[in-house]
Amino acid sequence: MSKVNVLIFPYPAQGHILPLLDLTHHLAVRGLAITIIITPKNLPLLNTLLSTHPNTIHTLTLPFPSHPNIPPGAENLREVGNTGNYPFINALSKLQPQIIQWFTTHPNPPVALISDFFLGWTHQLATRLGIPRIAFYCSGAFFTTVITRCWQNPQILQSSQGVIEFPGIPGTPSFKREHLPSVFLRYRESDPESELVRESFISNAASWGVVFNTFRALEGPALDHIRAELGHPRVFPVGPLGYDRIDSGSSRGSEVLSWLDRFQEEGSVLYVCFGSQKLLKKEQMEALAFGLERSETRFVWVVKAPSTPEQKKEGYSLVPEGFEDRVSGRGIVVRDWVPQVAILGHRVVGGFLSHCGWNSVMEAMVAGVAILGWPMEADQFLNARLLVEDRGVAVRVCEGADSVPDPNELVRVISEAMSTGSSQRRRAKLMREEAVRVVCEGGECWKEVDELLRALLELGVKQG
Ligand SMILES: O=c1ccn([C@@H]2O[C@H](COP(=O)(O)OP(=O)(O)O[C@H]3O[C@H](CO)[C@@H](O)[C@H](O)[C@H]3O)[C@@H](O)[C@H]2O)c(=O)[nH]1
Repeated sequence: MSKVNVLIFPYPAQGHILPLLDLTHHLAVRGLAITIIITPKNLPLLNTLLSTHPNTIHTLTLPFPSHPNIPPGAENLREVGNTGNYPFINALSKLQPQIIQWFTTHPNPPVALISDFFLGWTHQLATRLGIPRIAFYCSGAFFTTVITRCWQNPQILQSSQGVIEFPGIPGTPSFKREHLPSVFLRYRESDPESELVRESFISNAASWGVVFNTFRALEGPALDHIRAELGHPRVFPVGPLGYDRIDSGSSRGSEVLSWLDRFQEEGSVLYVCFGSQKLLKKEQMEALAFGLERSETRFVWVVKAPSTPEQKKEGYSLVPEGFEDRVSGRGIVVRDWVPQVAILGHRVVGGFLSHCGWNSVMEAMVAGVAILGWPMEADQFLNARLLVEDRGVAVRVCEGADSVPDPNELVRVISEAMSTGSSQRRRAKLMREEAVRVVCEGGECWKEVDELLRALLELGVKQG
């Protein structure tokens, strides 16, 4: 008898692909056959996964559809930044005919489609294929409750005076207009590309099931709210994902780990990284360098290389001259992709200066490090509210993609948050205990993946 086959469709941005591949690995380990839809330039991201599961995971590699606002050759959001989301979502929706063609001629077609929540249009695709679609949320449940409300009622932007309230959502949160998810703020009524994006996000709620990279101890109320709103029990919080990532990163990364090995004092190093795609402007780099230097804390600072000539010209990612020499021995700047999960898990790392991207948040929770948050865009302001106000595991150091932190204030916050008795470090350690319980063998996230597997196998029996 053929194995039950499931189709997986990740959204081509690092922060989206990585956790969905983590989940794919967990499903493959449990014996599912899997086909991943991917475009050629993103294929190398699957190398480790494909070599780990050579007989169970296959790919459906399709050319990236051209789009007037996507530079030729760009296939990953990292190459264009978050403004590329609308063109990417629209361009990828053009893949439907090829997917249908592949599916209808497959000897053992998939019994379900698991796709990223940025690909909500795949709900209609799955309906045409006659299979259920499961939406994969690589962002948090609290964020999802807010963005769902935004898409259902985009008029909130017109009617509000700068601060927008969300009654009925646990905690009755309110946010400044500019702190709402940037993908929503870019919406323009009647613009065809915007309308496709809106319908796509709205379709997520109609999907057969939803999977979240989160866990109850962190987001119980938001998960309960979502379950009640959806009106069915197929809500699977399989997070925190990433703790056992099978791709350990580059060799330069292991140099960082060796550098960390030189220190003894537990929790004394601050790790600084703003996710996979965010670059800092010259003035922001200067303020941050000042803060790191004067706080006298140990640190690892990951600096992403500028991807366009304009960014280079404008001094993006430029580390101030002489800085590296002055901090030598207690801080390093790394200009490469690093194994973040391993770094956060190193015993000498105690703090994480982060943009509050959701994967970074999940990884920090498992590592038990305090977050020094600088939310910039997307879901990050909402994530920061959850972490700072609701959970107390983080402190804000700055807010906004264009803001320049006050250098002296930065020195104060870094020194305070990194001190041994800081409340953020204490609470982060408590959250770690919860997170570790969830991820250890037999813990809640194992049970949730098992539940998801059971649901998929049942679909296989029904359709088989
Ligand atoms: O050198 C690096 C840099 C990053 N990472 C990993 O890359 C991921 C980054 O993800 P995240 O922290 O979520 O940041 P972004 O890449 O910015 O993610 C985008 O996608 C996320 C999920 O939707 C959103 O929460 C963010 O706001 C959005 O910017 C994490 O797993 C990191 O461990 C590395 O392993 N090495």
